[in-house]
Amino acid sequence: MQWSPKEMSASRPAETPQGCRGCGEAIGNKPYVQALNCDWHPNCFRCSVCQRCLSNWYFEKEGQLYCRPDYWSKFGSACNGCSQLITGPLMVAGEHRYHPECFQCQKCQTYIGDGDTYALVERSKLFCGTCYKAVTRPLLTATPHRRKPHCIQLVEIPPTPDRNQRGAVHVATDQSPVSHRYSLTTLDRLGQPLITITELDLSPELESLKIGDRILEVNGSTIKDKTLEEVDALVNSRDSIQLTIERDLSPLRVNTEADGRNTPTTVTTPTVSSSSSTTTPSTPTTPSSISENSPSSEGDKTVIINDTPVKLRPKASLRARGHSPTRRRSKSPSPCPPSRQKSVDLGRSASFHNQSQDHRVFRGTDLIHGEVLGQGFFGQAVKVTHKVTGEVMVIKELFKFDEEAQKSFLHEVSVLRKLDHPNVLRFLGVLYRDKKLNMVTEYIDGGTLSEILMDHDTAVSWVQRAKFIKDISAGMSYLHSMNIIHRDLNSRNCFIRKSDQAVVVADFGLAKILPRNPEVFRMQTEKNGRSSKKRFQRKKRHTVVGNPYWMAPEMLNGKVYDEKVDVFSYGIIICEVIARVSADPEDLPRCLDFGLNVDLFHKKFCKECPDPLLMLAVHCSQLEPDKRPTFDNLNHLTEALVLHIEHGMKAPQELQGNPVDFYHKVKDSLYADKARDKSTTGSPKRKTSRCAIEDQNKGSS
Ligand SMILES: Nc1ncnc2c1ncn2[C@@H]1O[C@H](COP(=O)(O)OP(=O)(O)OP(=O)(O)O)[C@@H](O)[C@H]1O
Repeated sequence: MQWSPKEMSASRPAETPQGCRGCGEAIGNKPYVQALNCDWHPNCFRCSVCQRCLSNWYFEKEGQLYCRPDYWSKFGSACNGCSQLITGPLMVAGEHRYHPECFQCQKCQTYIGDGDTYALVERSKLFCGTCYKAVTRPLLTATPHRRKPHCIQLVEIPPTPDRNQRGAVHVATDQSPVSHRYSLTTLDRLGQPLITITELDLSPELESLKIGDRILEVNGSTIKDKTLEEVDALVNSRDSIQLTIERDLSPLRVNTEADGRNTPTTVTTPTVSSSSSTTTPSTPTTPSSISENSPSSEGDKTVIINDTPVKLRPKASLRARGHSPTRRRSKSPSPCPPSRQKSVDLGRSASFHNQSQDHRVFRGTDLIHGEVLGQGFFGQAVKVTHKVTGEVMVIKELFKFDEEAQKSFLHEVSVLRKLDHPNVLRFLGVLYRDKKLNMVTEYIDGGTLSEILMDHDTAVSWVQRAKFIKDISAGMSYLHSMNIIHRDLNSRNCFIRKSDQAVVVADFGLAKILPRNPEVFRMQTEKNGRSSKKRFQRKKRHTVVGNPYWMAPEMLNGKVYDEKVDVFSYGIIICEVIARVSADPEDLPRCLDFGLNVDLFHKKFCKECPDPLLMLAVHCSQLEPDKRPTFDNLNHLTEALVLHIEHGMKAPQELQGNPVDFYHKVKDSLYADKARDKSTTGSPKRKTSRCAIEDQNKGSS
């Protein structure tokens, strides 16, 4: 999978004669897009599913282009815990997928790691082995008539030299031929065949299976795309088998078993609905939630993900196409002797890798700890080396475990795992240790931008400085394209990669994920009878967070704000890059309105600074958020700026002129606007009162 920026070129070089990959026609002299090693007419650069034109970013898989919703609906899967899409490592409990950080016991809150025992009760209540045994089972024994929960279990059957010695597992579906020894059961409510165990020639190794158990997976692979015969061959092979089974312990099941007949055995726990288990209706007030709409076509389901309607197909197709997970545990035969191969009443979790992103679940024993790189508010960053691969990485571990720390940490994991861009810190996976979750990221070896700038013994050329700010803009433009506001962008959260001096934006603990599509969001709120007006606004009164040195004036003043707060912080970073001073207002001159004091800054620090660079800082640090450029725009400006400083090419129009004059012009017009607003406030009131008097007069006459 590749989530890549679209590269636009203005004109085509004469020596590349191939036509448009989409329509096959010549590109001609028009602007074109370069992607997947081909050229495209911008109009032909479309999602292979919905055929909509792709704008700045696109997904690519096996030579096909996708927009984000279609990519996710085709290859994604939703977490059974938080209902968000899973794009990184996932924990699998039978049919259900979880983010590792959502795979948590609902009673003791410990994270359930790879291979730990768990019980998934009624498809949603997740317990660790200890809590399940301690609480749920005594309760059930005490009230025998109470409905027993349905459970997903992993049953391991050891290898045997002779399959007859082991006994046989007989399976059946609704679709098996009558002549076959297997009899019919039923289809589940999504039309998938249910393959259940209908007969067992009991041998000690098979004790852990029960008639009526529904087979979900064999050796970690879903059986949904397999025929009955294939499943039969697999479960009765001589090799070691791991069966993920779903067991319904309700009286209905017990009767079926007692009768010995093959009565249809659907799982009928009260929580089962006709919806796919990937969709969990949730309140529309949560912006980043999945909520369910009515099915749009047979088998397809439209859900709102991050406020974007996304079609989710039944899980069978999701799994068959999207996930071909490699089951780590099934690769090696179980070390337990065969005689002890009984299923515990609990499942064992297994972690999987989503193929689309190279995220992993690490074990503590995989990694050698190195130096502590630094400490943040809630935790510390430690350099680690992978024992086998030698990769150097960073573990971010919490040392505070209060609710706020946990929340902030999980938030950072959930943001980071969505991201994949060369100028954004790469999330590599998670590590379980002592029932705690740690985040593993790439290690960036060149220190922070702040450290480089403050090291006055090392010269940093203007070209290099322009490249620094270009990289930050690329990372931030990607972040904003993902509807994420960083809110803590500063030179200490920008790391430098030694090899190419590239800047990587990091630290997403304070990032804010915005609703993806305000229009959909509005529709959602209207449907639920709430006022849509407030929600439709892009700017919102979010929490005031971040470091005040880089904080935008609107946030400092407690006003509504949007993603342009990041552009202001970026403007301050540009000033740090120009002046090589700290962002402390003692060093970097600021005005009382929290804006940049351009006069003083220019006088003190800009003797050698190219004017367009200062102009960029002035543009970004404007008091009026709407006047600040977007990061998309900044991407183009900074690219042109590098060319200007490095090769003397003409600076872009917006960056030409005298920055100090421009600053005064902007400021004057802002204050003039404010004065005009002040003088006009009150007029609506006067109008209202005059109207009221007129109405009164009308009434009296
Ligand atoms: N991936 C990384 N590569 C290299 N150095 C890192 C990495 N992550 C963190 N560091 C170093 O470790 C320090 C501490 O990082 P950490 O993320 O724990 O806290 P912070 O970002 O400084 O503070 P906070 O999280 O409270 O905002 C950083 O300032 C940085 O110097």
